[in-house]
Amino acid sequence: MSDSPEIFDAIIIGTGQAGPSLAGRLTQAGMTVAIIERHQVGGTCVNVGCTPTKALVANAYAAHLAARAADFGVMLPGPARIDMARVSARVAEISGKSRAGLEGWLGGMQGCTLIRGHARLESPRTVRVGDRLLRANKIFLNVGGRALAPKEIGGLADVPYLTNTNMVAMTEVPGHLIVIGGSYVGLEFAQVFRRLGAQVTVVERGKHLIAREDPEVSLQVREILEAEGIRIRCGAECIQLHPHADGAAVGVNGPGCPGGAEQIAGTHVLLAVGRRPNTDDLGLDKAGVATDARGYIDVDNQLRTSVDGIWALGDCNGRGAFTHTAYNDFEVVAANLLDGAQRSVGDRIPVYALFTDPPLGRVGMTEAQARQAGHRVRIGKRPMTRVARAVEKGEAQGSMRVVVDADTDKILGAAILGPGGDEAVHMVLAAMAGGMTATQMTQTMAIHPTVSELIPTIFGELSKPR
Ligand SMILES: Cc1cc2nc3c(=O)[nH]c(=O)nc-3n(C[C@H](O)[C@H](O)[C@H](O)COP(=O)(O)OP(=O)(O)OC[C@H]3O[C@@H](n4cnc5c(N)ncnc54)[C@H](O)[C@@H]3O)c2cc1C
Ligand SMILES: NC(=O)c1ccc[n+]([C@@H]2O[C@H](COP(=O)([O-])OP(=O)(O)OC[C@H]3O[C@@H](n4cnc5c(N)ncnc54)[C@H](O)[C@@H]3O)[C@@H](O)[C@H]2O)c1
Repeated sequence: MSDSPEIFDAIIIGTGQAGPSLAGRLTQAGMTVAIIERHQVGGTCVNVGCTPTKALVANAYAAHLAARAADFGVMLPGPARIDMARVSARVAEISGKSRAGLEGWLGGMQGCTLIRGHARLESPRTVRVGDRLLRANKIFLNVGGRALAPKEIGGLADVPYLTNTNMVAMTEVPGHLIVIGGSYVGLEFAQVFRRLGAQVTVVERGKHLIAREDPEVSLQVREILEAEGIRIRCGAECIQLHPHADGAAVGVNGPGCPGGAEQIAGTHVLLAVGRRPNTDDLGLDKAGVATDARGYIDVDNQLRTSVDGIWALGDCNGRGAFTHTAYNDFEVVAANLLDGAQRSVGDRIPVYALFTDPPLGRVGMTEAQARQAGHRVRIGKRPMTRVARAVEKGEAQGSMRVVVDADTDKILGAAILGPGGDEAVHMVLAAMAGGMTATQMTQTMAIHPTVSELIPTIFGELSKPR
């Protein structure tokens, strides 16, 4: 083990969504950078998150469209057959190319050294990776997170279960997939595997799926999934896994857990009940870096930790749990360090999508959040059955919904659940970022026939203040 450190200008731990781009900017500025990765370059998004899941969503969409072919007058000789080996090969190829691209970029980056292994802080300026000791005056933590396996779910030690990591590499369609957790990870996989032919049950502890959303939106997502044959059990408490001849049984009781257990037997169980940060084995205590009770690293709006010279970016800082928030963290840190800017992560407008089909695009506040923040609101909404493009595509499920401040005419948020909802919501995002009012939106001409063209219309049909 070496005690004389290798000196760099900067050390980055993790090659997720912030680290590699930051390495690029720092080396362009003439710094020497060590970037350390213990597993796969590209982290969660590229290898076991966004990229493989959105590839799977596309596979599943093809299967769904094939099953609906006759609705469009396209007659197939028989039901479509899923070749799971080809499905998984396609997914692996897309992820693999993305990872290889990043590896090539980092490998060829002048001034950057990619080190493989687990990194641990030994002091506020030093990091150990195996036998190597590294030292730098600037350290950036981009260590991401992993699937949570909470102790309150009994039987996790006795029954094999899946997480997003092995789900994206499935080479067989499960007979009956039981998904524990009815949010982003759970619902995307639930619909994908239902469309690929599995029986699917979603078990969610909360009263509603995707509990952050307005109940109306959550209910519509539920109806869409149930119409495809997914069974949904909300309000499930005291969840216990038991061995079962089929594979596994999930025991579920109702609120407060009265009465006997309801048993749901399945072949596979997916745990999708949230994530935890990879900070438990990072030596944060040796450097004096503070975390909250759940292990997220405390940061200010410029993503500086409690220790001068150490920053935390991406999922591990608890300020976002998306690829775009991690990348934006990089942009904020790089601008402040290298461009003399004063950017703050506090300024960004929350935006994300749930990539079920149809997808849910979300920006800003829900109605409930707006009321909680003290706004009097006006709501604009329209079902997709009244959106020409959705009807023409034969995909008229869902609705669009906007939230406006009744006193200032300021746009507070939107939810677009429907074909292209993940894209269309950017029109509202751009309007909010540019400070447009609801009235100004009504005067914007959009392309016909698109889902977006109805956005100005619904801003012109707002409810009375409430
Ligand atoms: C199934 C799933 C689907 C998702 N889909 C989307 C989506 O569609 N859109 C979206 O915006 N977000 C999505 N996300 C979230 C997104 O993947 C994450 O928000 C994003 O990857 C976070 O990036 P990050 O850079 O913070 O961390 P990560 O991408 O997790 O990267 C952290 C890296 O650090 C490495 N590391 C950790 N500790 C150490 C250590 N001590 N030493 C060395 N290396 C270490 C890890 O191996 C990892 O490679 C999804 C997540 C999941 C699980
Ligand atoms: N489309 C996207 O952008 C996308 C897709 C997947 C994941 N992600 C990211 O990954 C993160 C993790 O997603 P997730 O869906 O795992 O977590 P989540 O925190 O969004 O939701 C977890 C769900 O599990 C439920 N739950 C928690 N404990 C439970 C228990 N003991 N039993 C039953 N249900 C329980 C919660 O009520 C909640 O509905 C998200 O925060 C998101 O940022 C994003």
